[in-house]
Amino acid sequence: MSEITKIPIFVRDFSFNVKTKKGYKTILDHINLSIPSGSLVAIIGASGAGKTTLLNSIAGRVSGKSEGSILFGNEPHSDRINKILSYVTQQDTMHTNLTPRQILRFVADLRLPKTIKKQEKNQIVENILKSLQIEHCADTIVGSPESGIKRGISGGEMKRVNIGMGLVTNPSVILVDEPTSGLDAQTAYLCTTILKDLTKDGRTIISTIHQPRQSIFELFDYLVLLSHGKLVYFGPINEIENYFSAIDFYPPRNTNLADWIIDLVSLSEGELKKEETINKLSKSLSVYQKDEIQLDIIHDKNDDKKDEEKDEEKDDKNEVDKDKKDELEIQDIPNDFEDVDIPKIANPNFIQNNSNGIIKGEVGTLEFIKSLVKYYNDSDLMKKTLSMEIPKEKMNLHLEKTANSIKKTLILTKRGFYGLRNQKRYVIQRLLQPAVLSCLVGWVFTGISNNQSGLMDRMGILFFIILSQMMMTIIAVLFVLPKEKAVFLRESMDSAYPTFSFFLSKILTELPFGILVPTIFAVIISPIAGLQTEPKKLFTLVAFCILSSNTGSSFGYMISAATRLPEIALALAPVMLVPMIMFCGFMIDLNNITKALSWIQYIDPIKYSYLVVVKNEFTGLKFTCTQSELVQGICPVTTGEQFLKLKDYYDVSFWENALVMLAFIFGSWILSIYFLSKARKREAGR
Ligand SMILES: Nc1ncnc2c1ncn2[C@@H]1O[C@H](COP(=O)(O)OP(=O)(O)OP(=O)(O)O)[C@@H](O)[C@H]1O
Repeated sequence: MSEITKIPIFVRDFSFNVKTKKGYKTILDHINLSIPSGSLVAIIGASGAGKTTLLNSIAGRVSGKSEGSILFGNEPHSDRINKILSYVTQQDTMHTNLTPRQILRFVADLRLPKTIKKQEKNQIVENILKSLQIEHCADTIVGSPESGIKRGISGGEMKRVNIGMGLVTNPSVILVDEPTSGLDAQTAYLCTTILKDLTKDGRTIISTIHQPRQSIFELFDYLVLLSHGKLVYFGPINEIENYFSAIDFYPPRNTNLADWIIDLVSLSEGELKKEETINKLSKSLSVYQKDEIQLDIIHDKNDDKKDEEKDEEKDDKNEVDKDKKDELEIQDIPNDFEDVDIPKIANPNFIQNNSNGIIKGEVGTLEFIKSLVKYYNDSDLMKKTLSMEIPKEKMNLHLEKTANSIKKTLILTKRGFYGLRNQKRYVIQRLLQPAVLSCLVGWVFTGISNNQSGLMDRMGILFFIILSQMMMTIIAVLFVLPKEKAVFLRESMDSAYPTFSFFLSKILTELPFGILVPTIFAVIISPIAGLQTEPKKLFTLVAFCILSSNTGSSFGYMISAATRLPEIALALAPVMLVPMIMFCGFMIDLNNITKALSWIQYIDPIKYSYLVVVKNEFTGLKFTCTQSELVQGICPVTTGEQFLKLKDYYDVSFWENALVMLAFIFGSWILSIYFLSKARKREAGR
């Protein structure tokens, strides 16, 4: 493997805004960081401070309005940078039906340069397993009880596999979102030690972290402390105490330093309530929105720089605001505005001497936080940050080509089959399902008669056969694809493979089911129910069952790809299926459908399969009548052909309908790829 390229990261005057109904909201406000290569950096702050947004901004995974710059060495984020950067998400998104060793080996096959030999790739994986201390569970299936896969490895081990997936490419920069969330203290410490070790050969690692223990906090080199999107501190961890003691804040003995500073820069409950009420007030009094009353003081951008000028202006403005507030009282002022209670600070952690008068306001108030931000902006730490020189020369990133798209499709297909091999029970269930269902249904229809009532019975069973093929696969896909889609989105953020490789591999992995399930169903049900079983008839029935089954799975893919939530996908499936059932020709005669809705039958795949299997079954059959079925002494239908002509199905063509079914399948594949690409772009924030 090539050596690590040491990459420092520079964030310069970076602001990030998102569009909301009320206009742009500032999430990050003029952030400046200079992170030397080989450092482990913690981003901390209260909930909503902007930690994840900052991490995502560095990863180039945000969509919104940004100003300023984020540089890796001297380059902004690009596909080239993405190849040496790894993002470890908070969710442990991986194939839970594989073992850690299999997961890492497939990542290696997909993402490592094609010049690296198989043996060397395996060795890289073994080294990662060893360094992450997960060798003991390397061959245990990860597991996911909620997906019906028996629980395998523990949460902490899963977290390490997640980190390991990000390490395979030997990245120079690793961004980690909450690596310790949900872990016990010991495992959290172990995970952070692993990250610390990874910085030793020059990697730069930036991690958001939630309430770290003191021992974990001390492992970090630098701290980024955020409060309401503003930078309150960026500097070495070991200078924090000195920094705050200079403004008369001392952490009490035996206090967790991280908790203490987060509390220090958080708004008190009263302030939060005030903010909430002010928002309510401004909303209900839209009459003043045009006047741009500065009620939203949190996101007032310019205050820090122009504090002095503002003091004068403030008096004037207060007058204006007072007038306006007086007017507001005539309007519908929320009752609770006057009840807002801003508690006095009674937290013994923040006994505020403040003798030098630098910091204004009481802890927990906006004034206090603004004052801290201003103090930091004027500090030596900030000067040091800004003085760190951005390298002039372009970095040599040792980028080598990975396997081509076809090879990647095959690797992904192989991964799919490994997953199935690890889930034997699931495979057996899927193959048993058509066998059991066909026996049961066949049994209900056993001994279908050849008299006039047998005509409708035959129509009924043929309708059920086609419908069940579509439904079985739609449902199977809707359960499986969302989980795989999550892995796809994660891997595509890492540019691991193109969208069509993923999709094609899914089709190939599902194909054996798409052939076996309908074949088992048709072959078992035909003799039991008394349908025609000559080879040609059976072949036609099997062929259209296969086409229906694959149309079902293609629709399932399309719905899953187009929707963000599996629940929505599951709710959409019946919405699609019901019109298909209605207009296929079984429920209502196709000639009797009202004109305005008649067009639906032409986009109904069930119809195209159903008509062919009806023609296939009825051709060559002779029908009789019981005494009660005779009409004026005549038996109305005596041959299958007569019935087909009566129904207008006689001219139905096997090949034409097969081609239409194939068009449905390919059409939904194309749409699925389109929707997946869109989801991928959305995820990338582009
Ligand atoms: N796309 C968006 N639209 C509107 N508001 C957003 C958007 N993204 C983030 N925010 C808001 O920006 C703020 C910062 O969000 P972010 O997720 O970065 O916070 P965080 O510090 O990571 O919080 P937590 O610790 O709770 O995960 C929050 O108030 C959040 O609601």
